[in-house]
Amino acid sequence: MTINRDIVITEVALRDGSHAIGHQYTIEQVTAVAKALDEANVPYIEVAHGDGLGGSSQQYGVSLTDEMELIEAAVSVCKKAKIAVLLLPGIGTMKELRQAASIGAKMARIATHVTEADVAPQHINLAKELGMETVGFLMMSHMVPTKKLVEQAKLMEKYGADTVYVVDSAGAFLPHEVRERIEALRQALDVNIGFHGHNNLSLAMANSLAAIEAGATKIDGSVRCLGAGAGNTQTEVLVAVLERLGLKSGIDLYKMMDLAETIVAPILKTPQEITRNSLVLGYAGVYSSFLLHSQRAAERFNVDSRDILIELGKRKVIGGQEDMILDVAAQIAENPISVKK
Ligand SMILES: CC[C@H](O)CC(=O)C(=O)O
Ligand SMILES: [Mn+2]
Repeated sequence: MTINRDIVITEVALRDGSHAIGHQYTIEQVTAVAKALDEANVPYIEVAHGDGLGGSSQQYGVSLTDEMELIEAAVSVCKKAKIAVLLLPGIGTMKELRQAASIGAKMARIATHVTEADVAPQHINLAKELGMETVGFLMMSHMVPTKKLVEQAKLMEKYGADTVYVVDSAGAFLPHEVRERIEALRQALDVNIGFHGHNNLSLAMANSLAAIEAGATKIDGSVRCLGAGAGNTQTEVLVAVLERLGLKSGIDLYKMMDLAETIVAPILKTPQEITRNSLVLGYAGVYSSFLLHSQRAAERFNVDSRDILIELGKRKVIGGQEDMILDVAAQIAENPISVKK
């Protein structure tokens, strides 16, 4: 039976949430979460290393469990939900994409920095050849004006993406900024528009609603906010809010609440909240996945992690430049004055 949905939610806790737990997911955890999400009628569940396929490394964090085993585990327990994977060209390769498709992944989300859509066409093509649904995922969208974002989104559409996402990787957008961008994309593109938010400024829900009002039909959520930084738009809350708005997500609210409480909450060492560090991510416009790396660097060099984040924001550091976190921490330790506000 096909479920009627006005808004299609992709649940990202088993991928974005991997950042929050240092990429330590076990097969048992992924199996339990994916099975419960499937039973709650969640349509898409993303599973991979936090930095996408192939992310397990010293630079990004070594996974406890091979992501292909996690994907297989999720596929094996999902009767209706489709498993999505994220791939950042250069971190993940064609080989991993083929492997993920061969074990049952049905959606490929090809993620690039917002100005670098032109590295995506080969991966989008391959995903299509493999029969996967395709998403162009424009990370750190807050870093460019709307005109540039539209230009890059049009490239993703031209390469064959079925959906183009505005990705607020830093949780830095304000609702009116999201509205302006989604409206512009809606006017310029024929494909679906999606939004992926982070809650560092406590605006993930408001931004998701602004995106929906402006025409987005695909929204990412993470159950119990299990995502990088302060996490993403909280899925079970989004389901409730959509119901109040008279919009169908097709997801069973009680089952979503129950799995959040009984299966996902115990995975978290501490509840996801807006700490001073995650707040600074949003304030300074820094990648949410930099949170734990910066905290570790701050401890190692005995400096304030907020100073590291503010400096990274000033330098407009982007994904793939995680090594800069240590450089900045070392510079602050050596010469605090050089990087002060
Ligand atoms: C490093 C990949 C990143 O976590 C993708 C994503 O979810 C985002 O940019 O917000
Ligand atoms: Mn994210």
